[in-house]
Amino acid sequence: MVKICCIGAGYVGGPTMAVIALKCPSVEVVVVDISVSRIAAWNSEQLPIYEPGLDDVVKHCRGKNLFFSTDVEKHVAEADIIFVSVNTPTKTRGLGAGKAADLTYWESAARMIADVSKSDKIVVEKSTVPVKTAEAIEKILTHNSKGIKYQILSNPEFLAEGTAIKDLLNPDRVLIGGRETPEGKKAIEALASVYGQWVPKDRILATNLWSAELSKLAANAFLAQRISSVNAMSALCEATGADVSQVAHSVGTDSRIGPKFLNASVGFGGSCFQKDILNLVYICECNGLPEVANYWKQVIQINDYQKSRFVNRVVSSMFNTVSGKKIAVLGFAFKKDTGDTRETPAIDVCKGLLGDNARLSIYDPQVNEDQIRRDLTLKKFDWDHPTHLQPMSPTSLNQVSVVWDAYEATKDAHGICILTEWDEFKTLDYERIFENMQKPAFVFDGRNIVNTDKLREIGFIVYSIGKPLDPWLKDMPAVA
Ligand SMILES: NC(=O)c1ccc[n+]([C@@H]2O[C@H](COP(=O)([O-])OP(=O)(O)OC[C@H]3O[C@@H](n4cnc5c(N)ncnc54)[C@H](O)[C@@H]3O)[C@@H](O)[C@H]2O)c1
Ligand SMILES: O=c1ccn([C@@H]2O[C@H](COP(=O)(O)OP(=O)(O)O[C@H]3O[C@H](CO)[C@@H](O)[C@H](O)[C@H]3O)[C@@H](O)[C@H]2O)c(=O)[nH]1
Repeated sequence: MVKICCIGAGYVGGPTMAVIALKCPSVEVVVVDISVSRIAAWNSEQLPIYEPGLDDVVKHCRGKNLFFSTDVEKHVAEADIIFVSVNTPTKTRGLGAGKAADLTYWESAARMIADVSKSDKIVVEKSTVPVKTAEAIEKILTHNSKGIKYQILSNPEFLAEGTAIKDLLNPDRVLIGGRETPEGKKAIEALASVYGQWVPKDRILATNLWSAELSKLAANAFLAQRISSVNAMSALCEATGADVSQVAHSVGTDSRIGPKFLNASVGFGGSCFQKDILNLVYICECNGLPEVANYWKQVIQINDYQKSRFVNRVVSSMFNTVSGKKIAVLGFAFKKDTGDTRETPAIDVCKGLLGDNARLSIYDPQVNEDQIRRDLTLKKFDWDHPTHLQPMSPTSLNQVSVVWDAYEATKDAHGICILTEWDEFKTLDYERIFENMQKPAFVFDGRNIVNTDKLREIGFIVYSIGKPLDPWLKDMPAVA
């Protein structure tokens, strides 16, 4: 029986290994982690992450050919194929701080593999890493090899949160990079035969190691660039009276461009886009390509601009001050159908409003109070470390309350900011909400999900990203 061990039981390791176990009943899959609480949660009824369909897959396989354990060394020693799916945060200090990937967790996993291995291994990079990381790992492993042979493969993950199970069951492609030697090709084949149990052959792409590593960063950069492009257009739409949804639709019907990832928003969030682009920027700089680095940096700059532009709109619309005013924040997750808040635009928007002394009442159907308070007090990039290594006891935020109902959040509020596109926000009883708010009552829709005309009929002053402006807002330019 082939034995797979995955180091890192997070958003990638957990779902990916669960699907491999589901589709390959003859493979034993063990997911290991240094976080005791995470592993306990994977072994409980309440899984540590919310992902549609994940519960069913885990319950189907757990205890049969899928196991979660903190006994990292034992399972690594026993495995034939080891996936490494640990955190690769942005460095916060030293060389490359604020840009480069911090490979501390990666390196410690690699050293541990070298320490405990007694048989030949295929080591698979699942984490998103800088180009040429495989070479560094190879060096660590071979310099400590005790005669054991290692093949390193790059197999980046393209799943998106909220659709992880769907993406894993039916991926656009599975990318496997390896050495172009007979041993390297054999290792690629071994991993391809695992995915081949359910992924059509023509969707399994084999490349060299560096192409696979770079393709992951490139794919995220291209996706994020589309969002920044449409968000840049949204500012111009507001200035000219064009409607960003109409522009995006017209542009996206060109088959060379395509319709996906053209939704204007308050900004992209999530654990990957910003981190991976910063990483790409740093690699370009290290390779003497400042022009290329600056090109990609601009994608992040527009994203930051979009978030601060939104805050400025809120403040300027409300007579240039939100001091002491109650603002309801609907949605905190970085997108719908996930409880994940990593790099969510809600953090920057809330911090911006708190900076202007607003009182916030926050509601998200999947994010709890503790998480929101941590997010609003953690330092930039600190979130991307194993939970038990993050700073404890965040300072209290008196101006923030977290409630479990949109009606409670909006009661007596002066304005509403919609920051996540949860379906339930589309069907709220906005007449009831309007009745219970201070007047004039404002809605700032950062996701373009509400029916602007209907809300205006009710009496709201409505701002929707990239849409023709309410006459009220036209007279109040949002200058930083
Ligand atoms: N989240 C996504 O949607 C996504 C998608 C594609 C790629 N990625 C990449 O995959 C990697 C993992 O991301 P994630 O979202 O799953 O992170 P995560 O923080 O959810 O999970 C990482 C896990 O690794 C564990 N860990 C860290 N060091 C360890 C060690 N030495 N031994 C054992 N366990 C260790 C942590 O405790 C944590 O549970 C990152 O490189 C990320 O960029 C993420
Ligand atoms: O038209 C769009 C599409 C997305 N977003 C926002 O962009 C962010 C990222 O969304 P999405 O890409 O759907 O989620 P992620 O889970 O971050 O997935 C991305 O990042 C992963 C980690 O690398 C990759 O594996 C995926 O392929 C890639 O889509 C979210 O805040 C979305 O709200 C927009 O604002 N407009």
